[in-house]
Amino acid sequence: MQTSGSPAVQVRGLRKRYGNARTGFKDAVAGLDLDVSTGEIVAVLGPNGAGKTTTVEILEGFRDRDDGDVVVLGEDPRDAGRAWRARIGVVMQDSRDLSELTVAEKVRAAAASYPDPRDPAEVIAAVGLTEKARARTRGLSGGQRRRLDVALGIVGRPELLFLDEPTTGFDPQARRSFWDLVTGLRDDGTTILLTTHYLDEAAQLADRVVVVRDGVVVAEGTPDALGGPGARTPVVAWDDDGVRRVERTDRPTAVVARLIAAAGPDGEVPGLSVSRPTLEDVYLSLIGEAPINDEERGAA
Ligand SMILES: Nc1ncnc2c1ncn2[C@@H]1O[C@H](COP(=O)(O)OP(=O)(O)OP(=O)(O)O)[C@@H](O)[C@H]1O
Repeated sequence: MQTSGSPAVQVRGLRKRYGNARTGFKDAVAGLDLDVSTGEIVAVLGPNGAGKTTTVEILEGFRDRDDGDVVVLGEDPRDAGRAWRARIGVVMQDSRDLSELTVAEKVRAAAASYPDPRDPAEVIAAVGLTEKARARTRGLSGGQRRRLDVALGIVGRPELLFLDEPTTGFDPQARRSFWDLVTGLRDDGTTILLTTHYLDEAAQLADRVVVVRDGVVVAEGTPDALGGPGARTPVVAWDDDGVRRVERTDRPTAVVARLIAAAGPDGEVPGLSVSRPTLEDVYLSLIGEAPINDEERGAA
């Protein structure tokens, strides 16, 4: 077990290119640096095709790389053996499990292959599958199968857990229970590297968020600080003779007071709103997409 604060993952200059001379080449990962400290939850965000899964699969030892230095739990995944693999847990993006085995049989079989596994029944309960423990896995719903994937990923008591879009297909209640589970794992000392498209999930779980675009990291920080100090500056918006006006300001009260003073006799400012950009707004501007309510966010 590594001590808190030491690096669990260290990546420098990672490169991965797909394709060939006939079909053309694609730099899926194009010089990516990443650090994850022991005990941390890091969320990797990025649009489809940004290179997240490729990066994670290289860190898991499932994919070759073209260049760069990668150290995961003190070893290069390319050369690491069974003992190293027993220290990591993996929940991959695609569940391909269509087995005749029951949930309990699958989890027990997985537990048997680790030196210090968690109790299978407790793990099944933790992912909310107790009622399905005797069901064949091929009959599970998509969300239930995903929960089984999570059970299989954590039953070996991993020091480092990779979760690639773990809550895809979960209903809102299952997602909340999953967040509690992940927070509990972190409290037990598990380091977690998570990829997700859900900004609320990243805001809820992550100590640090890393944004990847076109195979490189374009921003990183705590969920509250991502994008730099100006990224969360409040926005005052109002209608001025049918024209939408926006002002980004650290003193929204003063702006509103000015607008009220300049308003008509009833003191009403048409269409007035004051808002603070969310993590989603900051993320969208970092990846070069206009925030959803761009008009209101103005110069974001
Ligand atoms: N096996 C492969 N062969 C060829 N190209 C691939 C392969 N796997 C991924 N790619 C390409 O590499 C790029 C990065 O893909 P990757 O799956 O790593 O992105 P991602 O950020 O995980 O995307 P998503 O959010 O959609 O899961 C994409 O352009 C993808 O089409």
